[in-house]
Amino acid sequence: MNTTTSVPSKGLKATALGYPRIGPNRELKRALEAHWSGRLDAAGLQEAAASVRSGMLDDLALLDTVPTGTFSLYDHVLDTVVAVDALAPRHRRETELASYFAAARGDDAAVPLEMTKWFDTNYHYLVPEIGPETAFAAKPAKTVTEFVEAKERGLDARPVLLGPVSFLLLAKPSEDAPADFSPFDRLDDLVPVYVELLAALRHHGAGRIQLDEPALCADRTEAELAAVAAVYRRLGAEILVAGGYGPFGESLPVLLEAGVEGIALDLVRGRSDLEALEALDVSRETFFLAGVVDGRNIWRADLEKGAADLARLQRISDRVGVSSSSSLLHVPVDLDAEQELPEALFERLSFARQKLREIKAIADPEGSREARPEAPADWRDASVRERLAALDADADRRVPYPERQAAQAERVPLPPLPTTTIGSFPQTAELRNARAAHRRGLMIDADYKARMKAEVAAVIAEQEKLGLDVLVHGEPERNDMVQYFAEQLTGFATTAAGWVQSYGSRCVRPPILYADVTRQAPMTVEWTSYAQSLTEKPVKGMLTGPVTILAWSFVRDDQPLADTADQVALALRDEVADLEAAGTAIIQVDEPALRELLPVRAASRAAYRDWATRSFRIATSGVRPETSIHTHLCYSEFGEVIDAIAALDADVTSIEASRSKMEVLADLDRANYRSAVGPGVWDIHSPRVPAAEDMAEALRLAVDALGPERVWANPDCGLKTRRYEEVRPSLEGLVAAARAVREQLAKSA
Ligand SMILES: CN1c2c(nc(N)[nH]c2=O)NC[C@@H]1CNc1ccc(C(=O)N[C@@H](CCC(=O)N[C@@H](CCC(=O)N[C@@H](CCC(=O)O)C(=O)O)C(=O)O)C(=O)O)cc1
Ligand SMILES: N[C@@H](CCS)C(=O)O
Ligand SMILES: [Zn+2]
Repeated sequence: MNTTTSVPSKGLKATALGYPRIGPNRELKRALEAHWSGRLDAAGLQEAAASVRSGMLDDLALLDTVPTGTFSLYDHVLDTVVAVDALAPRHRRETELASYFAAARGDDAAVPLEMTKWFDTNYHYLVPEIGPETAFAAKPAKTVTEFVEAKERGLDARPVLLGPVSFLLLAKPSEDAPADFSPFDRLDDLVPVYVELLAALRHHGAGRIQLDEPALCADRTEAELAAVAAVYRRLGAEILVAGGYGPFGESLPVLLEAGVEGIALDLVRGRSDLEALEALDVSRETFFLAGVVDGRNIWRADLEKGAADLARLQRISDRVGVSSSSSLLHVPVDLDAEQELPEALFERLSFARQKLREIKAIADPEGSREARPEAPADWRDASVRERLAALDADADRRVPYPERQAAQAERVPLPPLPTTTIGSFPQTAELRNARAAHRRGLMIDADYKARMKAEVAAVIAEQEKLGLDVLVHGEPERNDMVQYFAEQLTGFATTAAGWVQSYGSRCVRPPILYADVTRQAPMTVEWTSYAQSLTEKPVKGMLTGPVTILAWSFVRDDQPLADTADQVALALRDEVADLEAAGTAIIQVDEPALRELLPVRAASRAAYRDWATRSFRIATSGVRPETSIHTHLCYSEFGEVIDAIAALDADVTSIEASRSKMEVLADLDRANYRSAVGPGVWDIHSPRVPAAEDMAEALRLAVDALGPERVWANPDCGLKTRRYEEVRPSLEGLVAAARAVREQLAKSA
C-alpha cells in the first residue's frame, strides 16, 4: 500500500474543497462505459474506481488536510441519495450498483432521475425525488470507506458530504407527493440521519467534517435561514460549512450564530463575505478557510492578493486555513499534459494539480510569491474594439417580427407545424475515430473532409426519406458545439487533455478564451452550402451563440464578461452575414447555456439579462427581414430567463418542453413572446423511443396554447448522443405526429 503522508506546513494549513474525480486520462469514463456495455464486471469497475481514488490521494497528499468522499461513480448528489437511503422504489435493483445506475441512467423498467445544471456551472447533477413517505436511513459505507482509505495512508483526512439543507433544496417532490409538499418539509426527518452519518465517521476517527451547503450561496427566505440555524445548532461541533458558489451573504451571520466551528469562504466570487465579517462580531475561535485559489477558472492565482486576503481574515480569527474557492471539480487535472499551448498562455495557467501548489504557497509565509506574468500587448486587437464601439445603433433587427414573418413565409413556404431537428445527428464511433486519426496525422485533411461530407450526404438523405421539412447538415465535423468554433477563432486556445466532467461519464474540454476575439475566415459556410446543394428543402445554418461559447469556455478575467461576449458576437455576426450571402434562408444560433450563466443571486440578474441578450442580437441582427433566425435552448428551468428568451428577438425558438409538459408555453406567453416556438416533443436525453401519439398530443397542447401558425415540431435537443436505431423510429413518429395534427387542423378549419 502507498503510505504517503502529508508534509506539515510551516505556516497555515492548506487544503482544497474537492478534487476532479474522472481521472487524469478519463480512466473512470472508460471503466464506466465498459461496465455499461457489459465488457467490465462490477468488480472490475470498483477496481478502476479505487485506482482513480488512489490517484486523487496521490495528488492531494501535497496538502496538510485532504478532503475525502469527493470521488463519485456518477454524481455526488446521487451519492447523497444513497447515503440517506432515499432511492425511489422504481430504481431499487438486486445490487446497490445496479440500483445506482438505474437511478442515474434509467433502464427498460424505469426512467432515470432528472438531470439539471449545478448552480452556474456546466456540471449536471441528478435531482433527488423526495416525498412525504421517503424513509431516510443512514448508509455511511461510501463516506467511511473513502475516509479510511485516506487515513490508512497516514493523511489528515476531512470527510466531505453534501449538507442536508442543500440536499433538500436541490431535490424535487416525488411524483405522488401532494401539490403543497416541498422536500424541505422533511428537514427534521433528515437531520437525525446526518447525525448518524457523522457518528459513523467519528467512530472511524474523523475529526472535522465538511458539509457542503452551496444552496446557501443563493437567495434564501427567512424561514429557510431559520431552519439552517436550527440544523447547524443540532449537528454540533467540528463541522466546516462550505459554499463555493459565491458569497454566503445573509447566511453568514446565521451560520456564525448557530455556532458552526468553521466556514469555508469563496474569496474569489464571494469577497463581499470578507467585508461582512469585518463588520460582524466574530469569535476569534471560529475556523475559516480562505478560498483564495479559484476553483472555477484556470488562471494562475495572484499569490500576493491571496496572501493579502488571508491577512485580512487573520485579523478576524486566530484559526485560519487556506483553500480553493470551490471544489476543483470544474477545472482539468494537469496543465503539464498540455504541450501545444502558446508559451505566454501556458505560463499564466493553473489546473487542479498546479492549484494545490498555489494553495500551499499562499499558506506558507515563506512561500514564493512570484507574480503571474502580464498579458502580452498583442492579445488586444484595436480593430475589434473600434468596431464594437461603433456598433451600438446596429445591434437590433430593424423590422418587427410580424413583418419579418410574412417575408420569411414568402421566401420559404412551409406547411403548418413544420418538422425539423435541432442540428446534430448521431456522433458515431466511426466519426470520432476518423477525427482522432485526423488529429494524430494519420488521415490527411482531404480524406477527413471527404469522410465528413459523405456523412452530411447520408444525413440529408435520411431526412429526405423521413419527410422532414427543414433539414440540418448534422454537425458531423464538430467535436463539440463550442470547441469547434473556438478552434477557428483567434483569442481562444484549445487543450489536448483538459477534460472536465459534464455529467456521469461525459466530459468536455472547455476552450480557453484568453485574448481579443476575431474571425479569420468563414467557419461553417462550406458545410451548410454543401448540404444545401444536395436538397431542394431548406437547410438551416447552425451556429453556437455568444453566451454559450462563453459559458462553456474558461474566460479571461481581466474584463467584464459582457465585453468578451460582444467580441464573440461580432465574429458570429460576420458568420451569419456570410451564411446569408451564401443563400441560407434559416440560421439557427443555439443558446442552451442562457440559463446557466444567470447569476445565482437575483440582484445581479437584470444586468446579466441585458448583456446576454444584447450579445445575441449583435450576432443575429445583421440579416434581412426575409432571413429567419432560429434559436434553441435546453435544460428546462426557464422561469428566470423567460424575459431574456423574448428579448433574443428570434423568429423561432426551439425549447425543451417535453418534461415540463408544455408548461413553458404559457410562461412565454406571459413574457409577451410573440414569435414561433418549437416545443421539444421528444426527450432526447432518454434512450426511449417516444410514441407518435404522445408527440401528437404534445403538439395539440402547443397548438391550443399558441395557435397553429406559431408551432414547430422538433425534438428537444440535438441527436449527437443517440443511436440511429432510436433516431429513425423517433423521427418517423415525429413526422407522423405533425401530419396527423395538420390533418385535424385542416378538417376543423
Ligand atoms: C450539450 N452539452 C454540452 C455542454 N457543454 C459542451 N461544451 N458541449 C455540449 O455539447 N454542456 C451541456 C451539455 C452536456 N452534454 C454533453 C453531452 C455529450 C458529451 C460528450 O459526449 N462528450 C464526449 C467528448 C466529446 C468530444 O470532445 N469529442 C471529441 C473527442 C473524442 C475523444 O474522446 N477522443 C479520444 C480519442 C479517441 C481515439 O483515440 O480513439 C480522446 O481524445 O482521448 C471528438 O468527437 O472529436 C465524451 O466522450 O465525454 C458531453 C456533454
Ligand atoms: N445544435 C446543437 C444544439 C445542442 S444544445 C445540437 O443539435 O447538438
Ligand atoms: Zn440542446
